[in-house]
Amino acid sequence: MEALDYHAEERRKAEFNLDEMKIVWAGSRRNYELSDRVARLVASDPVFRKDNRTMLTRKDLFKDTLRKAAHAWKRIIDLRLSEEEANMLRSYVDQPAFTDLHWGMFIPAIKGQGTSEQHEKWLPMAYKMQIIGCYAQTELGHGSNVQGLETTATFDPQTDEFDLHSPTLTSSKWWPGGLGKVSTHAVVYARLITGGQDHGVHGFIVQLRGLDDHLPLPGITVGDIGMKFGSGAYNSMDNGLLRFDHVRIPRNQMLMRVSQVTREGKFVQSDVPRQLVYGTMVYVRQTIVSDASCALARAVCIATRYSAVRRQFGSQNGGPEIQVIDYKTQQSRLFPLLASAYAFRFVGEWLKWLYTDVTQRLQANDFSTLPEAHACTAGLKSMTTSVTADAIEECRKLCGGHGYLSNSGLPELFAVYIPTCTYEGDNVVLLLQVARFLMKTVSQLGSGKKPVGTTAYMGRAEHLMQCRCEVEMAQDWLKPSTILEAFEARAVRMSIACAKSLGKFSNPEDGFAELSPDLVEVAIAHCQLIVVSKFLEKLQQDIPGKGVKRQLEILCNVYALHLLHKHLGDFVATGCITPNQGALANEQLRLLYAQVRPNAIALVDAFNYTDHYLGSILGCYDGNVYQKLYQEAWKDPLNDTVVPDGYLEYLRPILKQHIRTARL
Ligand SMILES: CCCCCCCCCCCCCCCCCCCCCC(=O)SCCNC(=O)CCNC(=O)[C@H](O)C(C)(C)COP(=O)(O)OP(=O)(O)OC[C@H]1O[C@@H](n2cnc3c(N)ncnc32)[C@H](O)[C@@H]1OP(=O)(O)O
Ligand SMILES: Cc1cc2nc3c(=O)[nH]c(=O)nc-3n(C[C@H](O)[C@H](O)[C@H](O)COP(=O)(O)OP(=O)(O)OC[C@H]3O[C@@H](n4cnc5c(N)ncnc54)[C@H](O)[C@@H]3O)c2cc1C
Repeated sequence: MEALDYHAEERRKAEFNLDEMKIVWAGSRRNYELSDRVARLVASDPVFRKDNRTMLTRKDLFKDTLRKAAHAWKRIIDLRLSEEEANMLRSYVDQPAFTDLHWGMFIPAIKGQGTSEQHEKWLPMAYKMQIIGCYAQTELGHGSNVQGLETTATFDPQTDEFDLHSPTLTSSKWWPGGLGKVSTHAVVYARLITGGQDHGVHGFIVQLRGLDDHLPLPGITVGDIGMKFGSGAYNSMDNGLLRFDHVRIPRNQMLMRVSQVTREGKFVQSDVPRQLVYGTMVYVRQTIVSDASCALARAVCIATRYSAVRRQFGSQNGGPEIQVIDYKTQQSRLFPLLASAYAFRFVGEWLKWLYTDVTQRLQANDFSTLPEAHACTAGLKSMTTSVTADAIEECRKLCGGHGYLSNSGLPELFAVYIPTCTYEGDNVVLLLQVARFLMKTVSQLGSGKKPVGTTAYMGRAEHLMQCRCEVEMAQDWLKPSTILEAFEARAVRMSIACAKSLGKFSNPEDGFAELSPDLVEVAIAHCQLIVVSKFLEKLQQDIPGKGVKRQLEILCNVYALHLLHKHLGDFVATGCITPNQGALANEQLRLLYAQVRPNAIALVDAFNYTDHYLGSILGCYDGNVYQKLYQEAWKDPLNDTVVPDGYLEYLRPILKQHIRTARL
C-alpha cells in the first residue's frame, strides 16, 4: 500500500527536477550522497532519539549527551567515517556537546597557533580523543574585549614554567563550552608576563583534570555555570567556570607560532601578525555561516509544509477552506526566508572557499588577505545569525498556535539557536569591526591603493556615486546588473556619507563612537551586497536539471528585492533609486511570490531533511499533522493519569470549599 502523503498534490505541482536541486543544495553529488547516508544512519539509530529531550532534567539531559557523544564516536570509528562525514554526523545528531568545542575550537586553536613541535605532541592525542579540550577565552568580566582579559601567565625563568593565575573574581573563565564537566585540557587565553612586562593576550595549553580520575588538578577550581535559556536546547552543553590558583605549566605549552618566550624569558614577536591569536574565531565564524543556512532551512521547511496543510477561511459551497500558504501576507513573510536559506547556503559555500584560500596563504606566510577574511567572516556571521534567529521566531508565528507547541520543533530550535548572535563575537561588535574595515578602505580610495575582493566595488565609487537606476517597469528589476548596481551604489554611498561625517570629528575615535549606530547600518548594507552578489555569481555557473536554474533565479530575485523593499529608506535616501522605482520593485516581488508558490514544497524538500532531524510534527514529510498532534498529546506525562497529582492536596479542597460557599 502506498504511504499516505498529504503533500502529494503540492509535490506534483513542482516545475523543476527535485533530485538535481538536492544536489545544488548539498554542493555536489558526492556531498549529497554522503549527507543522505549519514542523515539516515542517525535517524534510524535509537540512541540518537531526541523527541523526549525537552522533558529531561538537566542531569539526565547531560548524561544523554555524553551517551550520544560516546555512541557517535564509536560509530565514527567502527564505520571509519572521514572527518567530513563525522562532521555531518555531529550536525544530524543535533545536540550541542563538548565535542563541538573539542573539534571546532580546541584542535583548530592548536593547529593555527601552535608550532610544528606542538602539533606533533598534542594533535595525535586530541584526534584520538585521548584528551578532550575546550576554548577558554571569555571571563566573567570580559568577553568582547579580548584585550581586556585578566588571567595572567607569568614566566618563571627559575623553573622554566608559566604560573597561571586568576587574580580577581572577574578574571574567572566563564562560558567556555565543554569546560564545566568534561574537558581534560583547555586552550586558555591569558596575559603573558615576562620580566614584569605585560605582552598582551596569548594562548596556553593547560591540563585541567586528571586523566585517570577526572578530578581537577591542584590549584584548579572548575564547574558548570548553570541552566540556560529554554528547555533542552543549549543545556546539553556544560558551559563552565574556571579559576587558577598559581597553576604551573611548562614553557612549551604556550602556543608559540605568533610569539615565543625563550628559555631565558625573552619575549620574541615573529613576523606573523598578532591577529593570528584571533584565528580560531575566524574559522568558527565561517562554520557558523554554513550552519545558519541549515537552521534557517529547517525552520522554513517546517513553516512551509505546515502552511500548505493548514486551512483557514474562504470555504465556497461547503468546499475546503483556503490553505494559509495562499495568503499573500503569509507568502510575503515566508518566501523571503526561503530565499534567504538558499542565499546563505551559497554565501556559506563561498566563505568556505575564502577561508581555505586564506589558510593556504597563511601557511605560506602570506598575510595579505587576513583583514578581508576577518571582515567577511565577522560581517556574514553577524548578518546571517541575526536574520536566522529572527526568522525562526517568524516561522513560529507563521505556524499560528501550534507553532508554540514544543513538538512543532520551533521553540527548541529558537532557544538553541539564539546564542549564535552572541557567541563567537557579539553581532553588533562584529559589525563595528566590518565598519572599521570599510572606513579604512574609503580613506585609502584617493591613495591609489585599489580595493580588492569584496570591496572591489568601491574602486568604482566615482561611477556608483552618480549612477542613476534605469528601471521603468517592474520587470526591469529582473536584470542582474540592475540589482547589483543598486546594492553597490547604496553600500558605497552609505560608506562615503559616514566617512564624511566621521571627518567632522577632531578625534576619529570619538566620531566612531558617536556614529556607531550609522556605522552598523553601513556594515549591514555591505554584507547584504556580498550575499546578493554571491547568489548572482552562483547563477553564472552551469546548473543542470530541468527548471532548477530558473527556480534559483526566482529565489535570488526574491532575496534581493525583499531586501530592497525592507531597506527602501536607504536606497531612496541615498538617491540610488526613486520612490517610484521602489514601488515597481515591490510590484515585481508580488509577481515573484506567485511563481514561488507552486514550487514551495519541493523547494523545502530539496533540503533533504529527515523527520528525525526536523524534529517537528508540523514539518513532517507526509503532512499528516492533525493525527500526529492528537496522538502526541496523549504521550505527555501529564496525561499518564486521568486525575493529576496534587488533586487531593490542592484542587479538591478549593472545589469543596466552592460547594460549601455555594450552599451558604
Ligand atoms: C563526535 C563528533 C566528531 C566530529 C568531528 C568533526 C570535525 C569538525 C567539527 C567542526 C565543528 C564546528 C562547530 C563549532 C561550534 C562552535 C560553537 C561555538 C561556541 C562559542 C565559542 C565562543 O564564543 S569563543 C569566544 C569568542 N569570543 C569572541 O568572539 C570575542 C569577540 N571579540 C573580538 O574578536 C576582538 O576582541 C575584537 C572585537 C575584534 C576587538 O579586537 P581588538 O581589541 O584587538 O581591537 P581592534 O578592533 O583594534 O583590532 C585590532 C586589529 O585586529 C584586527 N582583527 C580583529 N579581530 C581579528 C581577527 N579575528 N582576525 C584578523 N584580524 C582581526 C582588526 O581588524 C584590527 O586591524 P587593524 O589594526 O588593521 O585595523
Ligand atoms: C552559549 C554560549 C557559548 C559560549 N561558548 C564560549 C566558549 O566556548 N569559549 C569562550 O571563550 N566563550 C564562550 N562564550 C562567550 C561569548 O563568546 C561571549 O559571551 C561573547 O563574545 C560576547 O561577549 P560578552 O558576553 O562580553 O558581551 P558584552 O561585550 O558584554 O556585550 C553586552 C552588550 O554590550 C554591547 N557592546 C559591547 N562592546 C561594545 C562596543 N565596543 N560597542 C558597542 N556595543 C558594545 C554588545 O553589543 C551587547 O549588546 C559563549 C557564550 C554563550 C552565550
